[in-house]
Amino acid sequence: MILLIIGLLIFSLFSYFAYLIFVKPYVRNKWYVKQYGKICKPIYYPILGNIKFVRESFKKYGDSLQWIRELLKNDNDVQFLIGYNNIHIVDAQLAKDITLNNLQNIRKDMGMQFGDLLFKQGIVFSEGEKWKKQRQILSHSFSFDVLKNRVSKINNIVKEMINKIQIEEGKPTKIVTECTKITAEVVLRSFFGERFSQQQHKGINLGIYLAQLLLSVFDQTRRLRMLIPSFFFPKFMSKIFADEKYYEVQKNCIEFRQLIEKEVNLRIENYDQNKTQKDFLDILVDEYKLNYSKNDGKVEEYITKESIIHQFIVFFFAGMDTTGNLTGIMLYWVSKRKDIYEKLVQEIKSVFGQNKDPEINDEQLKKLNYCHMFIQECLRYHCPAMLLFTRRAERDFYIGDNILVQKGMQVNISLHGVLRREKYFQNPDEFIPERFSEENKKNINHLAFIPFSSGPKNCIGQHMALIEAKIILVQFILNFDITNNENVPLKMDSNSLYCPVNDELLFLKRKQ
Ligand code: HEM
Repeated sequence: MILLIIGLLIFSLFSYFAYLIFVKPYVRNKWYVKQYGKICKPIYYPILGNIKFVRESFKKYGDSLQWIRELLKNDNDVQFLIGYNNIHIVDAQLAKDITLNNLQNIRKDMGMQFGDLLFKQGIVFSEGEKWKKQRQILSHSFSFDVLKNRVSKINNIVKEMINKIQIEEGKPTKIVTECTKITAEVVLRSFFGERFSQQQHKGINLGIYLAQLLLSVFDQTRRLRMLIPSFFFPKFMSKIFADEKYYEVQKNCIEFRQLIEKEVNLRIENYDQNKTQKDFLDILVDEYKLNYSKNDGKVEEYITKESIIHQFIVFFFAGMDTTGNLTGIMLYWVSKRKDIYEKLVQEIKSVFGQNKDPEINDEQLKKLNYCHMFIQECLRYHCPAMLLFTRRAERDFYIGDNILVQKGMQVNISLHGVLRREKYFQNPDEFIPERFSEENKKNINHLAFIPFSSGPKNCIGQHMALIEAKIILVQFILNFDITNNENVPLKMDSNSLYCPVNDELLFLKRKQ
């Protein structure tokens, strides 16, 4: 009898999982296709989900996102793909409908280990009023008019970091790695100023240490051992499956946080209201102090010390890797396409003359029209962000022409599904900076050029990214001869970002 009950229990459990994994998504996908016809494409694959398409695409094309481009080729009707419990938006109008009109219906899924320690209170994962207030404090500092006063500082950091690049004769340079060291330093010093940023932690430069720490957090999140328990009761199950490696990363996160906390406390204790050259931490401390005195010694949730610590880590991870990948890829195109290289050199000469070590200012940056078009094409063609952060539907809601998004579904906006689509860009798989010229850009649907997303939660750092990208481009072209490494073809994978698998893509030779 007992055996029979145990057998029945196992059978029921098995049937339930089989229903969840195979039957429910199959039935739902059939329903979507029947309901919405050719605007919907099912991409369901049991157990492996999207991983199957991504892996096969990488094997076949050396590009893990090519599958989505192939799927949409010659098919302008498709607006969304439907997978295992997720809806994948590939239409510019629908993307706007979500990022602009449905913020109240969706919530970002953090889906990362140690999020409570590092990110949760920062702007990226905040919602509602808390997010609004955090965005308000920082928006002004990230406007172009304020950032233009930082151009000279950013230029100095870029020059300093470029001088440190070690080049061995005959050996290729890991270009994304080198660019990411520069962009890490720019975010670090923009947030904390010079004094704190020049410290070391465990004998390593702070920016490099944090970049490595974040990488270990992403690796930890992706480990199969941690991935499986993350589906059910993630907090509880992570602890059950945790091993030595997990606790080591956790310890490193705690230690690094303590270092930042000390600096935040120091800045609060030695508060100087009249400081003229403010970094981002000063701006947050101003708000902390204001809120503290307004609320008789208490602070609201949006500006606690904890949220300031998380804010820094969020800005660092949002600003370092993205811009590092963009600039690395830009230099790859410079090395690959002689015609583009020559146009860039010509324009840089016309703006800076024969000066090999210019003090770059914002007026000069504005004159770099071809550089701007080139950067925009890099953002379109190789946008470092593949998707927006996954959102989850908080309730049933409708988008576009009565398309149902069911409560609990994951909502993905595929930037590459839009940016590399024939429907929006002529010859989307060709690299053509001129498509963004004054004359041609009239033909571009502005809703479709969304490398920085759209709506109120778009990228707050986009002007800073473009300023950095232009300065890095100018400085590399002025300082180096750049040639392509024919032995390493560009292969793109999608990890936390869309990035080259092997970034030894070019040779640098310092100009005399
Ligand atoms: C090429 C460079 C960059 C790209 C392609 C990029 C892309 C994006 C995208 C697509 C989003 C929207 C994410 C979502 O809603 O799921 C975003 C948000 C954000 N980005 Fe960037 N970004 C770049 C550089 C930067 C830089 C330099 C910073 C700051 C130093 C930054 C800070 C942020 C922050 C704080 C958010 C969250 C904004 C909010 O939720 O209100 N990003 N970025």
